[in-house]
Amino acid sequence: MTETDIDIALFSSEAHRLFLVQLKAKAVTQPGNAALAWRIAQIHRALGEFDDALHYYCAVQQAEPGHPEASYFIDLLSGKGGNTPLNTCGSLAPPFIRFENFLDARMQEALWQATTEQLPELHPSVVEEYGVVGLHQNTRRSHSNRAGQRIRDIFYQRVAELVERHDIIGKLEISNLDAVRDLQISLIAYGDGDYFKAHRDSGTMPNNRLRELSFVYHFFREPKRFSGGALYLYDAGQVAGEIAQVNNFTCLHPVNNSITFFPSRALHEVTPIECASKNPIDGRFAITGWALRPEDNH
Ligand SMILES: O=C(O)CCC(=O)C(=O)O
Ligand SMILES: [Fe+2]
Repeated sequence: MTETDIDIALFSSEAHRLFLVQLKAKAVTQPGNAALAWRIAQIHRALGEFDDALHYYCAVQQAEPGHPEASYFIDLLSGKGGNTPLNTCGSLAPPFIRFENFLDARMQEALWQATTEQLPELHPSVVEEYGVVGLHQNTRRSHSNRAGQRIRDIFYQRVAELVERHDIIGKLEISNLDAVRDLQISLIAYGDGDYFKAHRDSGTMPNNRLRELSFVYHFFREPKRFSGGALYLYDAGQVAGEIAQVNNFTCLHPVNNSITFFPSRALHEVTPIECASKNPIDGRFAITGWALRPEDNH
């Protein structure tokens, strides 16, 4: 492998590791090399290692003060969303904002009760593919349903308040939305072998065409009894003003009781889950929600 193969290799974490060793060995002898630090930072971001990624994005900024994308990623990975505006920094990595410890202990308990009660009502998840909503299990495998009233009661107000308090719509640069008014919410259970391949939450169907802001709340029993299930947020490339191939992504490992917001149009994926236990309650759970823009706003 050579360094120039990096874009191809980015999709395998083993290749990521190999490159990291090589690049870091080189970086020791070239501490002021911004391009090198940039590559290392990008790989750490794709491995979900945000502290390491931040360290190297800061090195980029030090070597090249005013580097717009480095500032963007420093804001992004330190939890501030994209304080550096996307449209001026030129990055096509989708912004996101994650909060840990979203629900207090009492609410988490209430959520587990509501989830356990709703488990028998979950069915194999459907998804839109080329304008057809159905069971497309090459794309999506999990069990899900619209969240019942008890789950809605736990999330609706808390999410709306959080979005307002932290100006999440502004930070994610969602222009067609001013507040959370209309929220679709669903419950998803991922067991062994489940996944959700790259997709966007907004589309052309009646149920998804108005989606602007997505959130995912991750929860699972501790100690964690599964592996995998990372949420990848893909960067988009651009060629002549058109969206082009992706070449990197931000990896968000699932954190129990965390909530992550991102624009619904962002391409994202849930990597396969491995879970030895056959008990569905031992898997990876998500509450996902979508804030809809008003009907007349395009
Ligand atoms: O489970 C997740 O982390 C994300 C789920 C998702 O992307 C969706 O339901 O659209
Ligand atoms: Fe999604």
